[in-house]
Amino acid sequence: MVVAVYLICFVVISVWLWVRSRRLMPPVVPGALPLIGHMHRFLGLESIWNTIEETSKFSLENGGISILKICEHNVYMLTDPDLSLMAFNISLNKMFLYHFTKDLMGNGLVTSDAQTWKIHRKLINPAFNQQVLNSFINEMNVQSKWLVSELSTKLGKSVNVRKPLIKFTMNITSRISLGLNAEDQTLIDKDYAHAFEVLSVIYYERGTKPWLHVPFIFNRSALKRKQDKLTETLTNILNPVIHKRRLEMKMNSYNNNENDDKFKPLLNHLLYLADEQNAFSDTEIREHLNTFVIAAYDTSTVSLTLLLMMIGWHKGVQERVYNEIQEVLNNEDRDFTKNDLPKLVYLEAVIKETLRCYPTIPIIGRQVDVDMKLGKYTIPAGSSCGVSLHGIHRHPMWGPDADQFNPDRWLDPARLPNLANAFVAFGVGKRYCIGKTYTMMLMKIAVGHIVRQYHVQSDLSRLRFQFEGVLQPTKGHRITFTKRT
Ligand code: HEM
Repeated sequence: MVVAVYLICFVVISVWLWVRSRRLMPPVVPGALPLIGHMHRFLGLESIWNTIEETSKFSLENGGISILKICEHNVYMLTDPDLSLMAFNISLNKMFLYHFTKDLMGNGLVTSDAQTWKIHRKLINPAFNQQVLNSFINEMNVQSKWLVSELSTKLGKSVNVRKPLIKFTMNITSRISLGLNAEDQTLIDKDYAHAFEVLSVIYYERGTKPWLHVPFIFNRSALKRKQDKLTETLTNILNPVIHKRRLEMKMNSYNNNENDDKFKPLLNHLLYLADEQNAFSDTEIREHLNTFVIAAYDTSTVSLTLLLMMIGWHKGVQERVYNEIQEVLNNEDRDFTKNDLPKLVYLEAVIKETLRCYPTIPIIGRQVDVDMKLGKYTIPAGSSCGVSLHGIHRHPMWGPDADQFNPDRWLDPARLPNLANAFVAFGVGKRYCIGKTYTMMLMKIAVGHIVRQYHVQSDLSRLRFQFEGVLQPTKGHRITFTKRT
């Protein structure tokens, strides 16, 4: 009798604990299969993007948190802005998928572990202060005018702008990171840009093929051999550049005053820290430089494409952008200066609204190192945590027109959510984008030069995407430029 009572109590308590643990788990996104979880929904580039969109929607409808299963591994997907900020300020280590780029980016800011990141970010922050960024404005004007002249060969035709935009962002990124000159252009156009383009494809391919996640298999694959060769190509390009610059800087006694207006590429800043403060090894300098390029060129290319798509479709918006530019420049045919940029208030609203509707990096991830209490749930150590930036930008806090493109919302504080972390196109929490201000300046200058010269026309209704780490337009992103009279 006593045994029977014990048994009943044991069963009742076990069932209660099981039900309780189930109840305290966030809901699992529908469609998970035994063993593989949601992996079957990651086959094919377009279906990954569809899965991200559906997961974001599901998470928004279920209190801002849900579970996506990569095989047996739980990824907690967040779309609540406060929970996201809390989670990403606690978990500073990146999710395992980022580690696939470690061979190239090592201790660079995107992939470094939390400890190293804290030290390096503090050291590198001054290289992105406003004074330094202002010294890049001349180069931004030069490269934007190159882009305008490149587009002049395609007037009246419906063009895929990816090729000229990639060249534009690669030129400007290599100029500001390495300080390469016009005579190095062939090197940038051919080997340097090509290596980054192909490496990005390799990382993505590995990420989407679960068997290649296993180091034993990947390290023996043709893909790994290709990756090693391209990484070596980049090392062979960078080493002589670093060596030459070090000699030049030694001759000038490492003048690294951030408070003068002289153009100083990021490499100079890194070399100063390496040689005068013993902060970085040469390998780490290369890793930081590679990181800036990887983090900058595709994000900027896609953002500019989408910005042109938006103003090409919304003609009224384009004319307001044009009028604002003409007013700020006093109708003069001149370059943009540091004083002009803060006055381009409407253009800034258009850029932000484009990034809100289409955050170029729609999803980011962290590794959970300690049990983390998020609202009513506890996220266990050892799992992963993702934030859907796309989801946060569709949150009801943006109002009933959250799905609409409406730059005017940025001009009226009363129409914006009352939360600092509502707009997250540049990331969430401490590890937000270091290139945020730089890229906003670049987009203003590039689009400013284009809109002054050309009418832009696009067809947004045909726009389609796939997910390649960034949100990549695949269809309907052709744009027509015609000369303004
Ligand atoms: C429109 C363009 C851009 C967008 C939308 C963008 C977006 C982002 C996002 C969402 C993150 C956070 C990633 C994460 O949490 O895992 C990030 C990080 C980062 N971005 Fe950007 N980015 C852009 C342009 C740039 C540019 C131009 C640079 C370099 C000059 C850059 C350098 C970086 C770096 C180094 C990080 C890592 C920061 C850290 O962990 O300390 N980004 N970016």
